[in-house]
Amino acid sequence: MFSHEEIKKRVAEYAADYVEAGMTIGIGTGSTVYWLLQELGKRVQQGLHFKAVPTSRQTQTLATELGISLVDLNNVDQLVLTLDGADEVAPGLQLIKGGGGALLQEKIVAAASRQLIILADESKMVNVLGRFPLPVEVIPFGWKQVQKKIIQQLGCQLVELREKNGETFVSDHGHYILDCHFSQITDTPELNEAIHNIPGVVETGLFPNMADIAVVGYADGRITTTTSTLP
Ligand SMILES: O=C[C@H](O)[C@H](O)[C@H](O)COP(=O)(O)O
Repeated sequence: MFSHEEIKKRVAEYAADYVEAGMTIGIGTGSTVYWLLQELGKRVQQGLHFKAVPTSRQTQTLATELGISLVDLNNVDQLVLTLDGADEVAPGLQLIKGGGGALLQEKIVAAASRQLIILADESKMVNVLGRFPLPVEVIPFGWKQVQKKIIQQLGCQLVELREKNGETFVSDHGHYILDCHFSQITDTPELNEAIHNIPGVVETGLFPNMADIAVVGYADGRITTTTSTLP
């Protein structure tokens, strides 16, 4: 049986095969993407040439250290694909992302990509989204108003301001994150839109109908690929 970390590494090595010479791709954020960057760094050393748009400062720093060529999204028309992790993957490849706080840049990069390929281990696969609290990125000014509206208007049980090391977590773009405990999210596009309608919300960690492929690793060594059923 493979450990949690070994599964992530194996999924990343498998998914690295999607990256071909000459491509310009998006690279996500997180502990699964860490292994992807390690693998892509090795392939760069072996002569693979490609360019990447990072989805966070963390990915930008690590990719640079590993010799991966980075490019500004403003100098790219469209990305061939983006490889990223997720916190939850539900049927139809509906996603919750943002556990690491990178949801805003991740969503911009995903939206600029022809394909979004998600790397996950089996623990991320759920029947219904919501066990993982939904991250919502907000403007710091008046954030408690947004918190109140998510509870009162959208029926969320608990909305917590994210903290890190005892201090309020601040995203790469200077925003706060509200972790929203909805318990069950069955209407992903509708909830995404309803949250967006609250003034002060910058982005949500719901990725409705955005993922095309999920590469999923299991403790017994299997790796499966699931495609979205959407056209
Ligand atoms: O903000 C973080 C991202 O959305 C990550 O892709 C997500 O949290 C999954 O990360 P990990 O691979 O570390 O579980």
